[in-house]
Amino acid sequence: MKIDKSPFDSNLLVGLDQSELLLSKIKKWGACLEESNVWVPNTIFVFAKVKGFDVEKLKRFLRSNELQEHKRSCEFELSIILIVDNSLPEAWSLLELGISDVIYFKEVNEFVNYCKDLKFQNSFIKNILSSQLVKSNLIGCSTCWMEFLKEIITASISGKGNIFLYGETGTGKELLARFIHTIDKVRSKNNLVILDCTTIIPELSGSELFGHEKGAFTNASYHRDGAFSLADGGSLFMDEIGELPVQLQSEFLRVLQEKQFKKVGGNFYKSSDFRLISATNRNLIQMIKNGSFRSDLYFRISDHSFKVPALRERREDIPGLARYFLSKALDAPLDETPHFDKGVMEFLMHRDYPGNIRELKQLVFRIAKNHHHHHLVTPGEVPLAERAKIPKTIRFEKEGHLYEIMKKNLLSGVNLTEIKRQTMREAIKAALDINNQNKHLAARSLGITVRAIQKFLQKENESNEEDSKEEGKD
Ligand SMILES: Nc1ncnc2c1ncn2[C@@H]1O[C@H](COP(=O)(O)OP(=O)(O)OP(=O)(O)O)[C@@H](O)[C@H]1O
Repeated sequence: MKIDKSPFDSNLLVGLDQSELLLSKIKKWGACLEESNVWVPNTIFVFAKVKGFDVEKLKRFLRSNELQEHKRSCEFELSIILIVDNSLPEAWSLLELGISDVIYFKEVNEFVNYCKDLKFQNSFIKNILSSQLVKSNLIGCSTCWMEFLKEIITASISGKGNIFLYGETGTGKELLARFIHTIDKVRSKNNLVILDCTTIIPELSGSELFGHEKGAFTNASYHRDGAFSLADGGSLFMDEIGELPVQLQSEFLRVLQEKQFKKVGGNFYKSSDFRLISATNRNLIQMIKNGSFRSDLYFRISDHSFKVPALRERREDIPGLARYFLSKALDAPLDETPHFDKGVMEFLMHRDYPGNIRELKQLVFRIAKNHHHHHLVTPGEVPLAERAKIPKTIRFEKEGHLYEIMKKNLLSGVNLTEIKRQTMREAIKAALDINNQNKHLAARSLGITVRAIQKFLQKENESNEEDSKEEGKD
């Protein structure tokens, strides 16, 4: 088996006996990543026969400096999957050492087919991610969003199982439901039926869900197909599924289980085969606990369950999203859309968005209304009512960052007086830096007097001098 060439493009299959050669290759790949023509695998399959399997050798390989160094620097993504021909008791301990998975194959052919599927799946996912469909509709390039999309695509293209999306309001659940339907090769040929569960009234909505026969009730002068019928062969998106009235939950569960239902006033069962995509911003687990949502229905609807990230978890995507919405608001092509001035972008980046992407969209649309044909969107164009929302509390890149710093300091014996002094010093330094060392402007942004700054700096200098005298004595 050769090491340079892979039969499966991005994957590499090597025998465990080649691990030393592999280590030197890993080093080489790490060193020449800049060269675009160098082939680098993203998954390495290590092949071993269970009989005579040398666990120690594999452990040595996993603990080797080259591999550890590679993992630390994370220059390229690499997962190592162990392929064995039978069940292996050490599998769990190998996972702890960094193997991504252990897969059993009785025959080589089985493995070859697996790789072909994987290759097909990987290239399919890559194609979708770089497609116009994603680039022009599902904006975002943060790692968090890309990983999330990959998982969504994997579940969608499998064609099997119902998909459940949960997350805060305005995170893009409906947009994702449409996307899931579109990339589902089989179902996209048929309808996507959208049902908003907040509008369902148990006594009146039977016909909307199940349809009705002519004459089923007083005003039923013609027969009507309901959502379950219309979605046959396609997808049914039930938005806000947490709002589905309890009375209808058991009937709906039966439809999902048996793929059959009766129209209102009908005598025969009609079959319907659809993929259910449902979404909610409510906590269904809590609703199950308090009896307002059936747990058996929950398990039926969530073969694949995804938490859609909130905008605050993917702040890096704000610039891209904001420019995208601006292009929509101004009805201009993206490359001709004005950029945001640095100050406006800072404002957009640091603001809170309880309504997530919807709120950002609405804000950008309001800014666009004030925009006057200039190549930059300027701070004066941000509506007055919005400016007040600039947060006055300290912001840290990572939540809990300040807490961690405090904990570390307190554990090493630093008390509150010292913490206050150091915080004050850093704040004054920062205020002077951003105001070109102008003490008056620095004092204004700190909300203290110039005298207070001078006093503090003087005190600092004195204590520094004392410290250096002490050091001199030592
Ligand atoms: N990644 C994205 N790229 C571009 N637009 C997006 C993205 N995500 C959401 N949007 C836009 O944000 C708005 C809100 O999205 P959507 O209605 O899908 O959210 P939701 O999670 O279903 O909200 P709710 O829970 O309130 O029903 C829509 O106008 C949608 O087009």
